[in-house]
Amino acid sequence: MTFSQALLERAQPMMDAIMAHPFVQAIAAGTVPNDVLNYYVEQDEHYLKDYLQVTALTITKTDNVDDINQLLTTAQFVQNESRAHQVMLEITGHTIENWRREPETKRYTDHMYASAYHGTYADALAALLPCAWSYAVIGEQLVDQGANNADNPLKEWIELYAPQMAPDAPDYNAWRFEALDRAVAPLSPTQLEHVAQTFLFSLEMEWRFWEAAWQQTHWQFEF
Ligand SMILES: Cc1ncc(CN)c(N)n1
Repeated sequence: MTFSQALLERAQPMMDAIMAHPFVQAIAAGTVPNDVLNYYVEQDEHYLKDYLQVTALTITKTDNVDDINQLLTTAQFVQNESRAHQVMLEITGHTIENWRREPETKRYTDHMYASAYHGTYADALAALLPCAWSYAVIGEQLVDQGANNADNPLKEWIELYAPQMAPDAPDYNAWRFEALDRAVAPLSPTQLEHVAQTFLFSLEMEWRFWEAAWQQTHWQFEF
């Protein structure tokens, strides 16, 4: 069993919890409250900007030119995500106001930056991976369930993330896990567990990102 296969087995209960999360279930039903959508988009604007910058840092940690090109290519997907945000904003009528970065957003992006600054190349990849992987699972499963029906105002959002809607596109997540398996090859058992923890922390933060929007979590104080 490869490192990433074992990691995905450990990750499965978290992924199941993400699929069962009320926000994700409300996306499936097309019934997400407007204030939840607005909070999510405002926070995700911060997140995606940081995701691109952490990808840039990750690129500096490898000399493998194929990996550098792949990381640059996969980062391009973030451009499609402005459309994903637009779909949500068209429902609510909100325009981006650059709200404050809320606690779980900060916790997640701090983790990604720290992993890329202080960790190995494998840590940097592992911190980024749950973002693309978990959304591909969400998109795939929601389309399989028929949630992208014509009555769902979030149909386009769902289809943007569903890999089966772009069958000719390369399987970028397969590449990401393959790159992770190559990156961990020289690592010690202690370092391997560190990489696993880095990935699982990011996946936990994916759940918390949905939860923070659902609960409308804010800082306790203005400062
Ligand atoms: C928090 C978060 N995680 C993942 C994705 C999908 N790229 C996203 N837009 N936002």
